[in-house]
Amino acid sequence: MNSVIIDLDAATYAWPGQPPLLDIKHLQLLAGERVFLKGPSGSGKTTLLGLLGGVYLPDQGQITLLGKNMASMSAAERDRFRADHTGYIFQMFNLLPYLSVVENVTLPCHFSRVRRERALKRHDGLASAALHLLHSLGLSDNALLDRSVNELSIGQQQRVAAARALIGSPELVIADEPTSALDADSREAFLRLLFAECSAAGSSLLFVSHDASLEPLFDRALSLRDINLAAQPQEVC
Ligand SMILES: Nc1ncnc2c1ncn2[C@@H]1O[C@H](COP(=O)(O)OP(=O)(O)OP(=O)(O)O)[C@@H](O)[C@H]1O
Repeated sequence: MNSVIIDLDAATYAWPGQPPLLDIKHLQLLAGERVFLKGPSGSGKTTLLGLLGGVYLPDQGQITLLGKNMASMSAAERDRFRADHTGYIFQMFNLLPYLSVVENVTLPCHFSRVRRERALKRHDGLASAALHLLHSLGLSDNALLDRSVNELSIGQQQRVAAARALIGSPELVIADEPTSALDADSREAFLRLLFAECSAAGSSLLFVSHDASLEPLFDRALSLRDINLAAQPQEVC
């Protein structure tokens, strides 16, 4: 049986001074699963990703990541746990312009000993681990690698962001609409590379997107509107 990566049990969340945003009875993500999370704009997808990754704590209920109750850890312990076990791909990528491509990719290994050691188990150095991932994700032009990330196209930046999320094989990769700036063919091509690298790293993938055409590529889809008892009926896609 697959082990459970995320287990959410009767969790609720409201931003301060706002009405309840999330009220979810049950949600699980299993090891190796690739799950598509969809929902209207403003329905709380990014907030849910923050809860599942331990950035925020639920007001009620419990969220367990890799068997650890997020509420049992201090904020600093949660930060460390997140750095060790989760990789993020953000919508705007959040790459650091003053670092090279390779330095951006190796960044998580400077915050997490666990990920540094895992990367070094398979490669001679962190730069070689980064290059391997970049090549596998389709960024094979070595001339690009010394450039500032600002000089890369959106599609190239996306690959750098994916390599950064995957380095050191975190158990969970969370992607928040990382394909929205790409055309349909590029989105699907990127997803296929991302899936292959998640499989190679043994990472589960939780992927948020508005693009319903991507849904069939995943093992399973979750509709936030269907699982969230606090969903507002007037939300629009
Ligand atoms: N840091 C915050 N402080 C206060 N309210 C917030 C914060 N972040 C999000 N919200 C509110 O929570 C609600 C849900 O936002 P969230 O970003 O989670 O939705 P989403 O489904 O990811 O939206 P989108 O698809 O447009 O990115 C919105 O009403 C938003 O204003």
